[in-house]
Amino acid sequence: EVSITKFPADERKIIAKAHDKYKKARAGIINTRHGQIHTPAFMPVGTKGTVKAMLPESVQTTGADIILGNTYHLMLQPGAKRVFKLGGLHKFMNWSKPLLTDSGGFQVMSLSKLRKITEEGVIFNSHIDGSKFMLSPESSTEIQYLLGSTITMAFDECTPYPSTYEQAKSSMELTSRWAKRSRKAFYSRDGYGQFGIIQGSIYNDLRLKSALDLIELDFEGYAIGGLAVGEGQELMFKVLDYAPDLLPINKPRYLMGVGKPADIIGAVQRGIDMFDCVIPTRSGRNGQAFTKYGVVNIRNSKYKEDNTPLEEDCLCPACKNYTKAYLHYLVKVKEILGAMLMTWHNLMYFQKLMLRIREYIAQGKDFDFIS
Ligand SMILES: Nc1ccc2nc(N)nc(O)c2c1
Ligand SMILES: [Zn+2]
Repeated sequence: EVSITKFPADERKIIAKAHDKYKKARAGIINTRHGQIHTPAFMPVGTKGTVKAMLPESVQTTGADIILGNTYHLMLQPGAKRVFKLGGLHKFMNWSKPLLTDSGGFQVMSLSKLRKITEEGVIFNSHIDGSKFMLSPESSTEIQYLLGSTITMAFDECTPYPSTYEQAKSSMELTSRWAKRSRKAFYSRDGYGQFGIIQGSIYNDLRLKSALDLIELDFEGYAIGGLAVGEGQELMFKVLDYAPDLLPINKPRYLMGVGKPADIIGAVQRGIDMFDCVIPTRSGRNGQAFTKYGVVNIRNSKYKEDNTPLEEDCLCPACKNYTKAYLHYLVKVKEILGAMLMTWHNLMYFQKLMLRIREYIAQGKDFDFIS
């Protein structure tokens, strides 16, 4: 029995696994100001204040406890001050459960055009109209406060892959200095939390130093950054074979940007509690459905007269009321309903996967299933 500080009355139960391969897997509950998060948890991505092609109440029916928003996008449009004036992101998007916002550094590096990294922060030109912005540990933390995020992410630098040891070392040290400034800028309130993000690329001594620097700052949770950046599953798992153990056992561990079902299962087995990934939503809009029979590319002509559902026992509207033939047609003619139904099914599929993982852990059963 351990409790997570700052998340009130946390009932997190670390259930060690009998089977040594799973001894690091744990199921728990994070209590926040906006409700409970059952872990291991998958967070659908709602980058611009909406999970694309979904109503928030539909996202809720899939079983999601928490969704992710992005500081970078929301600061550009509609602007954090405006969202604050309009009552905060929860009210703005009509989502009353927990919201986690990424801190923006990663998105700047992947989206904005000209940008300059200084000790102060990142200066960049908006990818929308080229206007000049600056993101720093202080401004990112303030923006996430204005948005009303339940879980605020520290402002970090996502170390690219591959990086030399020296590059990874100086990047990690910058992230540690920025984490300190992020922590200082955080307005601490009961039921809200701020997560530090460890870097260090694939170098275990750098990962250790990053963890030690951030543990000193006593964050409410910790994310492992700098993975799912092209290193591949084998190298990712190699880092995950030791990195989660560097983090406090009684606090949530969040693996950013991951991933496919097999990645999630392998990461849970190595002690990860929280995930976010655009795969179910983005691939759904592109006509890929995750099913227990494997990934179905619905645009394939073999489905044009297939009068059966994606999965006969799935409770999502796509499976309950429609056939693969109809989904094939909708996606081919680019009807909006096609994106909606495929997204809804994939989000339901990912949440069912997490539910099964949580149940198997709670029952002390192995969960090697690739669902
Ligand atoms: N793969 C990812 C995805 C999102 C990230 N966000 C931040 N802030 N930092 C990282 O290292 C990330 C890595
Ligand atoms: Zn379905």
